[in-house]
Amino acid sequence: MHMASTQTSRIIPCRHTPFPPASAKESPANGKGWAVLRQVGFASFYRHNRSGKRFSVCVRRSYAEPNGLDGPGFTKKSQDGSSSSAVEDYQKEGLVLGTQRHEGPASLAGLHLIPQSGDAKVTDSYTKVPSGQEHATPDTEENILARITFNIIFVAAEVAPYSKTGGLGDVCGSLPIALAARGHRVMVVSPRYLDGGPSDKRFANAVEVGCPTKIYCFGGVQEVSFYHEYRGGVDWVFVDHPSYHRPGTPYGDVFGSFGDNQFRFTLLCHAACEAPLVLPLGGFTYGEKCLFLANDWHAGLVPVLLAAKYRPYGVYKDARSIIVIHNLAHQGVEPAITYNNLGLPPDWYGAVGWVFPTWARTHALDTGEAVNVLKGAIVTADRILTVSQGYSREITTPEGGYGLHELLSSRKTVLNGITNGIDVNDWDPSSDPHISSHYSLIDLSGKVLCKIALQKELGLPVRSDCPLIGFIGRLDFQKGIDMLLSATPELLQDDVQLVMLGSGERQYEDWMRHLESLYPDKYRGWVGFNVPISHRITAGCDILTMPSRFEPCGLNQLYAMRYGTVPVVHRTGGLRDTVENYNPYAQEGTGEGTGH
Ligand SMILES: Nc1ncnc2c1ncn2[C@@H]1O[C@H](COP(=O)(O)OP(=O)(O)O[C@H]2O[C@H](CO)[C@@H](O)[C@H](O)[C@H]2O)[C@@H](O)[C@H]1O
Repeated sequence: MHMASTQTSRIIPCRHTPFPPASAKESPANGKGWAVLRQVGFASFYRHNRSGKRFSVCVRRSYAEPNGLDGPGFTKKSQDGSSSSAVEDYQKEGLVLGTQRHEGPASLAGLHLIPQSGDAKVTDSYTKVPSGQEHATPDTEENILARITFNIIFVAAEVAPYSKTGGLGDVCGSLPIALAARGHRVMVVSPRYLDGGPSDKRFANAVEVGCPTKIYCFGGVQEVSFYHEYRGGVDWVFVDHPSYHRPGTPYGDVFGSFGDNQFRFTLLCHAACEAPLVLPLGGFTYGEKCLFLANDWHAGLVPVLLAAKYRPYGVYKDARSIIVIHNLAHQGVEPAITYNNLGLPPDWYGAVGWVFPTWARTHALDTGEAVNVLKGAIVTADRILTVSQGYSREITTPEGGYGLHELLSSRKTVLNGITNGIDVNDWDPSSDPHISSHYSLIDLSGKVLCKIALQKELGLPVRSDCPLIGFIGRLDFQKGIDMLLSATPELLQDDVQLVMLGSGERQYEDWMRHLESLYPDKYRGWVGFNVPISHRITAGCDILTMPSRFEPCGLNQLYAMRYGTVPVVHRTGGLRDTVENYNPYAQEGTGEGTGH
């Protein structure tokens, strides 16, 4: 009884701008100000809110069908065989999830979980204000967004400043704080990495919550515990397990990737699904009405678990999930036989099962069958998000889709991109503690002092007139590092200096050391991961180069633009979206643009 009534109450109100889309047709059948907008996958209906604006409401069929919604008209059959409009029934039974949309078919700006009873039903959530104050604030988009709050659960393999190897850590360390400042209740779940060294201090303020939790996977039972720190308005939750205690990065060490990463991140995902249910943070659990933001494949099992392990038993029925793709090149692929390790029901193999194309198989008897965690997330998440709009388009092409382009194309209606932001406090040339002189974009005089200080620190000739070019990043095929290294001898024919900071593939680290020995007066290759140096390079260089083969968003070009450093980038993904090519002839010859 309870299950049936909740399943039919999944209505997603969304606001489209501009109204009405050309395809909208008024439907005489539905009455009450509703009109059928679209009926593929989601059915959308128009209605009027109290202020007379038109909103659209989407009914998700997959939830509706078990209760008798049977066709494009969404007619619901009652037990006595009579039919009624599904919308009318939903109006009676209440709304659960509201979405706020920008222009375009799949651009989701927000979600709102709405009580299932009372006056909130059917009425779009944006207009719900305390009684008697209905007209206190106008329904501007800003006001509407300010009133929508969620329980948001970030799940990520790395979170700065606790753990970071690249941009994933940056985003998952700063975006939660920005969302909490907007009034959302935000929890971040990540592993508690310890290596016995000084970096363990980063977790010093996280205290054990005391909710040991059993996780059934890999043919046995594992116990994890949770540590918690409340900082910046965010609940930082760290999953503790012996497999997170070892030297190296979150993913591997000098010998390569850890062989048990599937195990370590399976644990993370199970623990992240339990955390909102069991952890009494600030006295209260987050409960079931959550919006999960699963970041990259490491968190990709979260939407699969919600669909396969929880919802069939009535848990998390009102939760929603978004898989955020920061890098499609990594998908969490393991042999098909490892499926039984994941703690999923046997009949859910199809969600994560993956078959490689013939050309990618290793021998004649190789069937190409594999388990692909990111693929599982793509087919089970409510929304798919990438970190720039350009990248969201690129991943639907054979060149950018890493084998998943057809699947992603088939999910285009729920695929979108939102360009990453940056932490403007952490990256601020007027207060950056890592740089020698502070400056602002209005007064750049401190920048030249930063350049001189950097040249001194690197042992390069101190010359303010010589262009200083920088590179910061993981030494990885993605970053076009091989192209930059092979072009370096030619580049250094000119009167320029080049400094590169990075760690990653051994061959590139050796290549950087070799170039430094060949060009001691012009080139420095800093092998390692060093955050203060990355700030000093960003401030001290004239140009920051990013020759990435593909770049889902890229953060260094954003930091560079904030520090008055000209980004010179490959026109791809987020780089293309964020760097405006300089045109010296624009604005009556004064020029326009931010980079090249
Ligand atoms: N050796 C080193 N020492 C110090 N700091 C270093 C460093 N190497 C890298 N960093 C820092 O790590 C971050 C890297 O950011 P990128 O956006 O280039 O990330 P990455 O490719 O890892 O992330 C993926 O996720 C991010 C976030 O969504 C996307 O922007 C990106 O396109 C996608 O590939 C920057 O803060 C950079 O300064």
